[in-house]
Amino acid sequence: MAFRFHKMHGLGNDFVVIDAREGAVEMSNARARAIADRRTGIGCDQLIIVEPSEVADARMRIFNADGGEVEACGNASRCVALLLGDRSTIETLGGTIRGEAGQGGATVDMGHPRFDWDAIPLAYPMDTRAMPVAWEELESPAAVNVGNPHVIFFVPDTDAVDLERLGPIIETDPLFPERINVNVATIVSRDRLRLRVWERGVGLTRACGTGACATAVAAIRAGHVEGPVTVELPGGPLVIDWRAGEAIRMTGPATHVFTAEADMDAFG
Ligand SMILES: N[C@@H](CCC[C@H](N)C(=O)O)C(=O)O
Repeated sequence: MAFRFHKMHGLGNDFVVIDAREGAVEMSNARARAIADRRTGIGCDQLIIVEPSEVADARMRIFNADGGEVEACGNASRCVALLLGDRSTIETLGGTIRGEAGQGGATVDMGHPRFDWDAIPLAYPMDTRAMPVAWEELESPAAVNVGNPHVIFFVPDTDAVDLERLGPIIETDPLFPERINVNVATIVSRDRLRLRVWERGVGLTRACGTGACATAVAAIRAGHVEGPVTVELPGGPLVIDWRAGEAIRMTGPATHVFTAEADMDAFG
C-alpha cells in the first residue's frame, strides 16, 4: 500500500510525518523502526502520525527511531502546528497542547511541567530540584516531566561532556523505570542557556524541543535564569517562557523539506 509522507524538521531534529486524517495507516513498533532506519528506510529521528481526534483538531502519535511510541515531542509539535495552520489543538499521549502557526515556525503551549518524583517517573522518592545521584562528573541533576521524562545536568561546558558515552548509561539506569532523556546545559546569562541532548530511543540529536522546555523550566525553578529564555542547541535556538503555575510556551522554526510517496509493504 502506497502512503504519502512529509519530510520535516525542527532545527535539524528530523521527522517523517504521515497525515493519516483521511486514510488510516497501520503502525507497529517494528514498522516504525524500519521507516526511521537511515541505512535501509526513509530515515528520521522520529516518525509522526497525524490522526483524527475526538478531543482536539488532530491527534499526534510519536515513535522514536528505536520504534518505541512516546508521549511528547516539542520539535514535531511545531511541525504539526505548521501543517494544521493558524491555531490548533493537538492531542498527544502527554496531554493536549495548543499550536499557533507563524512564518516558518510555530509557538506551542506545551502544558504544565510536573516535578513529583513519581510523575517523572523515578524508581523511588527524592527531591527533583537536585537529586542526590551522580554518574562520573555529572551530578545532582534536576528532573522534570514535560509530557515526557527529562533529567537535566547543569555543567560548566556542555561540549566537554562525553554525552555519547554517558547518555545511554543514564538513559537506561534503573532509577528511571521508563528510561529518560538526558540534557546537559550551561548557563550563559540570565536569559540564555546552551544545551545538548541525548534523546531516549534515538541518541544525540541536533535539537530537542521538550529538552529545551524541561531545561529552561529547571533553570527558572532553580533561580539560575528568568523567562523568556533562549536555549541554544546544536541546530539553533528556541525561546522558552514559563512562570510557576503556568503552561510552558515554546517558539521556534519548523521546516517542510519535501513530500513523497513510499510503499508501506517495504517496511514489514
Ligand atoms: N525530539 C523530541 C523528543 C522526542 C521524544 C523523546 N526522544 C522521548 O523519548 O521522550 C523533541 O523535540 O522534544
